Amino acid sequence: MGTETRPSVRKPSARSIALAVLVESVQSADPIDGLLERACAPISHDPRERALAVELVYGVLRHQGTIDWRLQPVLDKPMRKLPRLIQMLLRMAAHQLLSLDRIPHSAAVNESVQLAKINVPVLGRDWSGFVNAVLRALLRNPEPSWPSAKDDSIRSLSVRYSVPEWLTCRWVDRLGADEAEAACAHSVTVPPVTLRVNRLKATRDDFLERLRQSGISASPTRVSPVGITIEPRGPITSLPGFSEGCFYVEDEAAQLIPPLLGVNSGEAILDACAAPGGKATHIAELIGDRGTILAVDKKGARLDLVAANCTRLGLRSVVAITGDARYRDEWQRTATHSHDPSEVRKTLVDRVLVDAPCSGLGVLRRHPEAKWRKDGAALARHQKLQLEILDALSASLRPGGVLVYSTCSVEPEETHAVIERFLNAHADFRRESLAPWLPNEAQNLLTGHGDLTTENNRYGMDVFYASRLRKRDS
Ligand SMILES: C[S@@+](CC[C@H](N)C(=O)[O-])C[C@H]1O[C@@H](n2cnc3c(N)ncnc32)[C@H](O)[C@@H]1O
Repeated sequence: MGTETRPSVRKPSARSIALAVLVESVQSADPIDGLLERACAPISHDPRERALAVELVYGVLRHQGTIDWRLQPVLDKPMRKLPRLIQMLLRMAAHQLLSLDRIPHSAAVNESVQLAKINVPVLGRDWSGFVNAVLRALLRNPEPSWPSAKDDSIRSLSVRYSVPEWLTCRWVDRLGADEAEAACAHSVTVPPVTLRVNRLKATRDDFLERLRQSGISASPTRVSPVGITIEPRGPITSLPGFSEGCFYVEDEAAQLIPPLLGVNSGEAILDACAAPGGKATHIAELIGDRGTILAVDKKGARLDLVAANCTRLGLRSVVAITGDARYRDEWQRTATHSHDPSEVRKTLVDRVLVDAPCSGLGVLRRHPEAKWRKDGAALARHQKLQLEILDALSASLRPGGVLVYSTCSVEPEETHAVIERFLNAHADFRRESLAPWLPNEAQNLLTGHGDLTTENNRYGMDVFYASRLRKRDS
């Protein structure tokens, strides 16, 4: 495989930017939305070009497994033996040829050949003839028949829905063939754009009306009482009410988590894994911005987003603190040095939210890059970190206080097993049913233990898990 790092981007176009982002997505651990946002800056003035770059990046990452299966018969060597830039260039071209009807085939092929030529200095040789030949063969070859579900159900699901085989296998074992297929299908859908209305600024009904009057198609979410699903026609920042802080972009499932804490005005609440601040800002809204939310996150750069979101939403109760949640002394010291000491020095808090770092396997439709970066071994590593965070924070909660644990994954290792292991080691905690804290429409999402799981939900939400624990009084 080639060791080239960056494709040449002489004149930024949607395709050259998408190619650069796709190559970077393999080398970087950063989420794809951030990589795209930065890379699209030179074309931000051109919404159509920007939309094409976004479509190409997400389209390739969502469907890479299927695309590779289509390309392999017209390659003379395994895809992985090609330079990374050529792999991504072929995938991007194939996505246009196979899935994007509005792009003429000639444009998709010619632009790809041009990109190969532009990148001769990076690649060390001219691949344009090869790219041209492969794409023309792809167009000529009839569509192969899908792998048979009867002969090999894992391979069949894996190819059809572009889910790595280790994950397909796990889902078939855990859920059975039908539900596994639903989970695979969910992971390649284009997610809805959902807003959470900042109810300190507007009611949902009023904001819905405002969106509709601006010509935006908008409807209330079915489960979350504060959500609106929209069909945006441009960047989110151009929506009415953005700079006034009337809303935060957040999936409906995530909107269900902060209310599970049962917060009250005036309380001290620790949000241990807070960046970019979706749940911290929601908690601030729920307490009427009266109280203190200690928003801790290990990544300082991501924590800047918490501060920026609070400023836009007009919230003052959130104190952003850089630190590792596992080391209380360390983040409390940092907080005491740089923030309001009287609040932060309080040793015990009333509520703790651990929205834990996890595999993210429930949000692959939003972060399709994750499925190509992870493997099954990651789950054990996540579990270790999740338990260490819970262990450390259990001491920060006052007797009688509430801890909510949530993940955007429902894999047993990082959900049920974490809670069971934590409860086994902490006799001073007990699990409480989430039933009283969920809207009627979500009651069917409760597990036998009273936890929340939105796996294969019928509302089109992301896949989340949550559990509520109470620390015994003294
Ligand atoms: C699921 S995300 C949190 C999303 C956030 N709660 C929200 O609603 O916007 C998990 C976060 O945990 C942070 N993280 C990972 N390890 C951590 C640790 N040891 N201590 C504190 N934060 C950590 C990551 O930087 C990431 O921002």
